[in-house]
Amino acid sequence: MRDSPDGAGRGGEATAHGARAPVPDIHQGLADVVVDSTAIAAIDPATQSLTYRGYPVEQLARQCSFEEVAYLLWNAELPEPARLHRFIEREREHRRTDRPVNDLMALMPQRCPPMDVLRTVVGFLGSRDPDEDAAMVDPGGSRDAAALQEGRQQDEALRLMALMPTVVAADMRRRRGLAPVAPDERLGFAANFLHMCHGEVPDPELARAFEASLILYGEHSFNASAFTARVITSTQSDLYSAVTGAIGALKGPLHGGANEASMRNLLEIGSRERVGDWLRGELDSHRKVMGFGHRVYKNGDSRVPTMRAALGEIAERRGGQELLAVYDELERAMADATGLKPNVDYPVGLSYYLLGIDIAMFTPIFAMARIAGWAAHIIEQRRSNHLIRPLAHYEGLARRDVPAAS
Ligand SMILES: CC(=O)SCCNC(=O)CCNC(=O)[C@H](O)C(C)(C)COP(=O)(O)OP(=O)(O)OC[C@H]1O[C@@H](n2cnc3c(N)ncnc32)[C@H](O)[C@@H]1OP(=O)(O)O
Ligand SMILES: O=C([O-])CC(=O)C(=O)O
Repeated sequence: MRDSPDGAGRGGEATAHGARAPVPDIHQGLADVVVDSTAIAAIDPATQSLTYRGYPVEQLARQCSFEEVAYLLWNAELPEPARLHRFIEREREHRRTDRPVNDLMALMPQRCPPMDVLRTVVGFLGSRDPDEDAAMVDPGGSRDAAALQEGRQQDEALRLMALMPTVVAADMRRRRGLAPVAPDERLGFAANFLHMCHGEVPDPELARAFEASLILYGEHSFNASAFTARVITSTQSDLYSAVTGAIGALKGPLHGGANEASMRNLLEIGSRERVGDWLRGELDSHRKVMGFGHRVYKNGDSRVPTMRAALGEIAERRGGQELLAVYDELERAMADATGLKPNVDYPVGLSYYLLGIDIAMFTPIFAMARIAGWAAHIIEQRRSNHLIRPLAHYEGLARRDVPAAS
């Protein structure tokens, strides 16, 4: 059945006469609703598979750099060496923040969530980007204009992708009372981020494990933040507005914020022996255990095996065996008690913790990886745009008249 137009038509008329409108099929949370097509990523929950532009994500995580995957998401093909070289060069050129951005960050209170800093900086960058207005111009059906616009959007996205790690790392150091570390143009996207966090070139194996997390975080079809970006883009708004909104959507603990919450849980539990009592307490209080469950995967998240292997490597090098035992026990106890499996945020949380990253920075790191997917969605939405505007079933008060003034 079609939804009734909100507050009008069948629904409005019925309520106006005091009777309740018949309730149409309502898809709260848009669960199981297919709202559009996409050629970016495919999720198959039955086989626990996730592909980006046809390539299995576990192969991309093993064989590619994050930069190659971002290029793939935006261009539908893996780059040839010369194109990759140029892409990497441009990414490295745009990593440095300038004085106004540094000043803006210094104005943000230390106790505000780092996602708020990132969201504010991205919004600010939008107001200064020379291509922003151009990107908003409707190409009006001309192929050349559309191609030009798409090129500009990719440039904007690349500049944002280059800057976000610098902002996140500087914000982490600021909260620790440390000066920022300048980006190192000799290092790739992942290794440079760890370098900017800790002030030293990372162990290549650890940098590789971290890079795998960025690739796994890069894109996930019509998730809440990508959909937010698409809704904003559908009004012909600009890329920065779409990304700012997407950061806001990602921040919540039911989405990206779960990586931080799940790490806090592991620390609160503290030891393997306490897992059972802790979990009973959570479930008896009807609290959700962050890092478990998923809207699409009901049988396990396709990214978890790859990320669990990366976590194992990190724990081996960084000595996290006790926390890893708590991690494994909680996973086992959750499966026993609820049947729920971990989602990607669960192994990522502990991985980042063992890499010496502050918990409050976990979701901003998710954002600096997901910019790759968001930009792909923004470009795809623009290519065949329809204003996104669903309907609602009105269930408020019946029509009535404003009392006459006394
Ligand atoms: C990268 C990502 O964004 S992955 C997702 C990250 N988010 C989290 O880890 C947050 C914790 N998980 C959740 O809240 C959910 O599993 C979601 C929001 C991710 C998906 O949930 P949905 O498909 O909408 O299912 P919903 O939230 O309705 O849950 C269905 C049932 O399972 C229960 N449930 C789902 N997840 C959990 C959980 N993590 N802990 C405990 N119970 C849970 C719900 O309480 C509900 O039980 P009920 O039917 O008795 O009320
Ligand atoms: O797809 C979702 O709903 C959430 C998710 O796993 C992601 O965005 O990576």
